[in-house]
Amino acid sequence: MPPKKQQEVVKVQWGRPGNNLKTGIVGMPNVGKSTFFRAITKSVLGNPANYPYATIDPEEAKVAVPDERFDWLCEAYKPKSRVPAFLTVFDIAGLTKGASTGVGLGNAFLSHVRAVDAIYQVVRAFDDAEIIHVEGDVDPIRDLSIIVDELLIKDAEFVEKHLEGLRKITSRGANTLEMKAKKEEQAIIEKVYQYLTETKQPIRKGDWSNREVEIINSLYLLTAKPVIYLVNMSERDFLRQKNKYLPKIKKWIDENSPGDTLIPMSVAFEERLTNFTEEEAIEECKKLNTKSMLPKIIVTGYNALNLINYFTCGEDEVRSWTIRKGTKAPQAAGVIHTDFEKAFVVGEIMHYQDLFDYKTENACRAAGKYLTKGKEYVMESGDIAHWKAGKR
Ligand SMILES: Nc1ncnc2c1ncn2[C@@H]1O[C@H](COP(=O)(O)OP(=O)(O)OP(=O)(O)O)[C@@H](O)[C@H]1O
Ligand SMILES: [Mg+2]
Repeated sequence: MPPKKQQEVVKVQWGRPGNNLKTGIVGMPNVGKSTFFRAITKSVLGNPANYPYATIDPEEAKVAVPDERFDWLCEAYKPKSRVPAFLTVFDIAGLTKGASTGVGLGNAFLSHVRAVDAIYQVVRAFDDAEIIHVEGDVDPIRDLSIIVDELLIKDAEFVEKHLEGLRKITSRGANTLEMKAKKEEQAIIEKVYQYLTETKQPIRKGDWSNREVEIINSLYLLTAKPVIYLVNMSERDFLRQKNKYLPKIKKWIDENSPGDTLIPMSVAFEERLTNFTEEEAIEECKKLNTKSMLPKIIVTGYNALNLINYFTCGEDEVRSWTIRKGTKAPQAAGVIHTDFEKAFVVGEIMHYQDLFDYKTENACRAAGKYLTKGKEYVMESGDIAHWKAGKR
């Protein structure tokens, strides 16, 4: 007998990001968060960040996500308007030990973390007696533990409250369908609570079924959010690519947050670069044989969420749209307008590589690379789409 074809199980993903992604900068007080925020939201090397409306308010700004394909498409179409993919970065106040119980800026801060899709965690790895550390000395491992503990305590507390509410409902006993669903939810959340309080690991590191991930997503837990660790070292350490804390930090992440990305960088260096014009900054990097880490940090923040882009291109506008991996054509069209999804007919699709190779739409057409795709088409990263919708 031929072997049974294995059915592919599509995993439900963490979180629920849409086209408007938000990352929050989290860390102990005075570790370089705001300086990093100012550097990343200003003009960034290789990143067309110089556009209006970048700053939403003093603590929140949109940054363009660098993408060579987008740049190439803009060159090819020469559109009147260019809209890259954006990442909204949010500068969050410092988190101290005891924040979960209201110490420092406490609970307000935690609700800011709840609102983001992913976390940039700035870890202080520079020695500088001038810059006060709230805990008295520089110790990145202690800082990493404090932050994850605070987030875990807050998650457990939140889940416990939610459980209390559920228990009240399910104890009423009626045997309706709705009650059955509530009981199922309760069973999953009991398991979540146990995991948080017993393993004391971020919720996203557990082994959860699709149904469980769906329920967990509905809770917006802090430890469900992917973390990108930004190890903030002195400019000198960054340039010589050596830092005494780095190996320990790597080890801590491997043990406590396996699979999460660590990016060594220097906030001080990035800040210094922002004082130059773009040409001067390139020159400075060349001279020092280094480069700004900001483009990589933006792209990594974006990729941590399992997202891809597709493009709409024309004389008027070249625009990048954000969708999750595995999104089908109608839902991808729905990101632009819900009517496109509801009245979806077909999508005319070119793969980026084909357009790049054949140079023009007409050449793509002639080569049979201008494809008509239906409702079941799964979007590929870089697709150029033209949607056709019917009347509703
Ligand atoms: N790599 C570095 N080397 C030396 N100094 C640094 C470095 N990174 C940041 N600093 C300095 O640390 C100080 C604190 O930075 P910043 O205000 O950005 O911290 P913060 O994390 O936003 O603090 P808070 O939690 O209070 O908002 C600033 O004086 C900044 O210049
Ligand atoms: Mg700050």
